[in-house]
Amino acid sequence: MGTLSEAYKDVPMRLKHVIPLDFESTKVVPESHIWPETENFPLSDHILPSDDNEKSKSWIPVIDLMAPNVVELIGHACETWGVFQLTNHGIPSSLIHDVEFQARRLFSLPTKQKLKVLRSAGGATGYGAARMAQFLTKYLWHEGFTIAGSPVEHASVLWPHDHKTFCDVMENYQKMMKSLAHQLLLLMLKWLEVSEDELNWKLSMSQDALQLNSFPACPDPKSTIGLAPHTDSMLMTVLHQSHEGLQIFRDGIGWVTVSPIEGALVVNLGNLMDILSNGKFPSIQHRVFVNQIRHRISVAYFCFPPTDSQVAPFAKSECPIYSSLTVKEFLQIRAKHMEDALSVIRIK
Ligand SMILES: C=C1C[C@]23C[C@H]1CC[C@H]2[C@@]12CCC[C@@](C)(C(=O)O1)[C@H]2[C@@H]3C(=O)O
Ligand SMILES: O=C(O)CCC(=O)C(=O)O
Ligand SMILES: [Fe+2]
Repeated sequence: MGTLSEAYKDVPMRLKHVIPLDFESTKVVPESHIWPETENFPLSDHILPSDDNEKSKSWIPVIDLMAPNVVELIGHACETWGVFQLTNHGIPSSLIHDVEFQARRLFSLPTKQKLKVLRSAGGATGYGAARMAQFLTKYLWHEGFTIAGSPVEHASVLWPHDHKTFCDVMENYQKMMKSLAHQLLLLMLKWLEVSEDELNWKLSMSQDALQLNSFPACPDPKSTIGLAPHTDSMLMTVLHQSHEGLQIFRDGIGWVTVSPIEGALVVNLGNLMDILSNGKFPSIQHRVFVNQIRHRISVAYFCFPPTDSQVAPFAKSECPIYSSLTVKEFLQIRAKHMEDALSVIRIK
């Protein structure tokens, strides 16, 4: 069965793009991390949390997974927003707390230690900068740790005598997230009036990856960015954010802050769902800003079909706007074209 590592090994990054800044010893934002205001995301157009907190909270849909009309609520949010906050999702808050705690524990290790599990240039898992970093002219105020399957290999290098807690927490979280992601996918399919049989892979075969994101407190947050504007490539992302920082782009409005709601998870759609739904559920552009005081952590769960399976707009799409290809082919197109990947496979 196709895995993430198989998909990425043919499209290696340059190692200098994998190694994050040594944030621990950085007191001033270096030139390499200063983003010009005129780049494609002028920081001045932030809808700042301070003046827009309440407003942005009420804009982005908040959905109770147990609501009787949940199919309609999710379907509508996916069509019009591509993102929503989910409450009553059944993931215990103690588990979310433990995952965040273990992520902080990992990122607090000395740089030297973290570099022992540096993601290799053609690798999918381990410590390093985001894959998108290779497309940017400036660097990101961010470091990540990617897990696909068991994290034991890397965790036992980080904590030779004490990796069990980390592994147990991450594996437990992955298991619970998988079942939540299946529920959400089924609800989305229902709204699209597509049966599970129409997928040429079984939901139970779906793959996943867990991305621990760290955004250290920054001496000059306005001059840099945590994650530059991007869409996610997979079907769907389920995210826990420890503090404010995530923003989504809304046509006609601009960047809207997704204010964390205690106990809620953020769900956003990715490129593969855009393809399957024939553009009905568009993937949403988002970015992350950093702050001066807090070390922000986020945990993103990504799910996707086995990388050797075929994805194409559902059969009932009268006029398919995307051509059919394997997940692996799509990820490799993304690795070359990043945000233009969907337009590359668009049928003219
Ligand atoms: C499972 C995934 C999803 C990845 C690649 C791989 C592991 C890391 C994920 C991210 C996380 C940060 C943004 C992004 C754009 C990035 O650069 O790395 C994501 C990317 C994608 O959605 O393509
Ligand atoms: O940190 C966040 O809020 C978002 C992270 C993100 O966009 C990602 O991991 O793809
Ligand atoms: Fe993202």
